[in-house]
Amino acid sequence: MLRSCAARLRTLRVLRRQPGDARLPGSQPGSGKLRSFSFEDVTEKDQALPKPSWSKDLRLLFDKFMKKCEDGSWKRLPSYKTSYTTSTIQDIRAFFSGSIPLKEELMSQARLFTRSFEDGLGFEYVMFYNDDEKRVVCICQGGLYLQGPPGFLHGGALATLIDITLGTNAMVAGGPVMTANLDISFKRPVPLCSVVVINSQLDKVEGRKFFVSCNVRSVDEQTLHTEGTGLFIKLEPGKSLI
Ligand SMILES: CCCCC/C=C\C/C=C\C/C=C/C/C=C\CCCC(=O)SCCNC(=O)CCNC(=O)[C@H](O)C(C)(C)COP(=O)(O)OP(=O)(O)OC[C@H]1O[C@@H](n2cnc3c(N)ncnc32)[C@H](O)[C@@H]1OP(=O)(O)O
Repeated sequence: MLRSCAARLRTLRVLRRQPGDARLPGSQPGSGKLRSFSFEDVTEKDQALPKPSWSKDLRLLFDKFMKKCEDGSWKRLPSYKTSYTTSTIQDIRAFFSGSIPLKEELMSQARLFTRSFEDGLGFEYVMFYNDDEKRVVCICQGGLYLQGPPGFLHGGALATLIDITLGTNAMVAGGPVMTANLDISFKRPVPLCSVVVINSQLDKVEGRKFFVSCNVRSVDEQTLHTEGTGLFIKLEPGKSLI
């Protein structure tokens, strides 16, 4: 989760970064006491870019959303497998007031779950964010290692994709969050290796509570596969998780 958390923060940093600004959102006034660290700390390859393992549908959708990015209304969110410098891990530990149970040497080996498969066999996805509309769209393709029912995507894999999409929506709006509740209605199974679109919307913010909903549709929009809602709680800097 922490890998996911910090990777999302890096995504946020890229999203909100102004020229000459190398501070984390978490280091902004009121959101924590993280020191700034440089953009150059991020040395990994951005995973949210076309790969040979992508299907034609995923490429076409990617191109369509990249066009929407041209006028600045939408932004592509970069995504990493994550590997952190020691100082970054220290910042994360400080944010959680030392409550991360994993030892230092294991922390540096941990990987973001959704980016841990070989190209094309697991989760292939890209998210796009529209600030005005408070929407995050995730275009995704679930590979052969994500099978549930024969020939179909595992429901837990789809729930994961929904979680990270809704979580990203809450996080770009409010900073570091954790999933408190997910409610998912599976309506039609998703064929393995097919491409679906997760369309999410920030519905309401009440204090630290971020309510987000989504639907999951086929590329041609004809099939409504799934609907989901989530509650995400903004984390308080310095508050222990355990
Ligand atoms: C380089 C430096 C980087 C620094 C990085 C720093 C931080 C990064 C951290 C996070 C970034 C995260 C990004 C990831 C984004 C998405 C998540 C990815 C998916 C996951 O994989 S994530 C793992 C699964 N997730 C859990 O493992 C959560 C277990 N849980 C908890 O850790 C706590 O539960 C927590 C933290 C959620 C809240 O705890 P808390 O102590 O902060 O807040 P509290 O309990 O006071 O609740 C406040 C108000 O929310 C209401 N509320 C709470 N829970 C509710 C529920 N379930 N239903 C309805 N209402 C609920 C209360 O009723 C109250 O409401 P009210 O204020 O009205 O009374």
